[in-house]
Amino acid sequence: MNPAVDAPEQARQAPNPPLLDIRNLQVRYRHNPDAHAAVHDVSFSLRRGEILGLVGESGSGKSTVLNAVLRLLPDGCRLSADRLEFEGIALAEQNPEAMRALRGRRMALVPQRPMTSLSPVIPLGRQLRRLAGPGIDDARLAELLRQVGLQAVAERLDGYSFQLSGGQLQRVLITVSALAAEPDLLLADEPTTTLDTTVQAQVLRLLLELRDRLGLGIVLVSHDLGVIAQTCDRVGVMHAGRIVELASVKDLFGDPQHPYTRRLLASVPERWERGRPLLPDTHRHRAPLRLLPLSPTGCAYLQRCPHASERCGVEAPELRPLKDAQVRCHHPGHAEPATTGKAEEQA
Ligand SMILES: Nc1ncnc2c1ncn2[C@@H]1O[C@H](COP(=O)(O)OP(=O)(O)OP(=O)(O)O)[C@@H](O)[C@H]1O
Repeated sequence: MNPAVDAPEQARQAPNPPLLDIRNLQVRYRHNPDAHAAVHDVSFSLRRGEILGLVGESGSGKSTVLNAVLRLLPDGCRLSADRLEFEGIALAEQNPEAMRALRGRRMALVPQRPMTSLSPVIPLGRQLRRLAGPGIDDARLAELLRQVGLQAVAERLDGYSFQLSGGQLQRVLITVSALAAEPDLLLADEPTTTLDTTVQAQVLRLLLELRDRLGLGIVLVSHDLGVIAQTCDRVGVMHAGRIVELASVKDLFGDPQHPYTRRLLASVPERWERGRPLLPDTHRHRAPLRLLPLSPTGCAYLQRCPHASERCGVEAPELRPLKDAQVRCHHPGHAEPATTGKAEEQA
């Protein structure tokens, strides 16, 4: 059976599948197979026209999820999933040729560092034509760039990438990936990290405009809760390779349920009050938690959690529905500990 031939057939057989459907995704890097999986039991789906944010601290597995979808994980990496489907196409079953055909055409990646994505010695137009695919010449490229307000770049396609600012280059890459190739799914990995706030806003506006115009589904990875709040419909909060909370932007920011989500929100500088610790639960609650039985089968957030119980030490919580969200916690919805917290009272 040739998966490259069978992919469209699989898609036809699945009636109105979500654009992206992921169930129980696990990824383990080769260099350390006995350690915790880099991604563990990640499940979410994405509809057309929807923007899903993935947020979490460095190393929580956000980029690994995107690379698993694109099948761009390094050799020897172990990937398994109960389901890893793009429009009903089982991605894990596609051969490299079929994946190459999907990437860049139907699924596009917006890179974190636009400057390193293009060569500084090859004219911009030539590189963008290659990225955009067959049938796109300089005139069409210039037209697309003008459509999103990048007139100056449209007139300089014979120039070089280093002649553009980081923000211009990121908008050029997003425009060419989305408008020229017309993918169905855009995976954006920290697309605004290297940009200042004004330029960041331009890039986010462009993403929203393209979503509205083309009905793209977008997965947006970001450390920045402000970016997530301005752009996304739903958010998955990642910790230690797991999604610990999956909720609408409104619910997540208005009524966070997982202690880690609460900690993330509390660490946003705008919410920081003078005299209040930036990460309230990291140090304050360490002393009583040492009394808990530690077990590799327990909750991955145990050591840092102000609400951890004996159960959390022995039984890993599953992602379960709670109100309109899904939460991976035995004790969801606890209020943020007061400045004189449990740790101090018990110490
Ligand atoms: N190529 C690799 N080989 C081995 N381990 C890796 C590799 N890439 C990532 N990891 C490990 O996998 C885990 C998840 O990394 P990942 O880059 O997905 O996290 P992230 O949330 O995207 O982090 P960041 O926000 O810093 O990009 C980390 O422990 C990381 O060290």
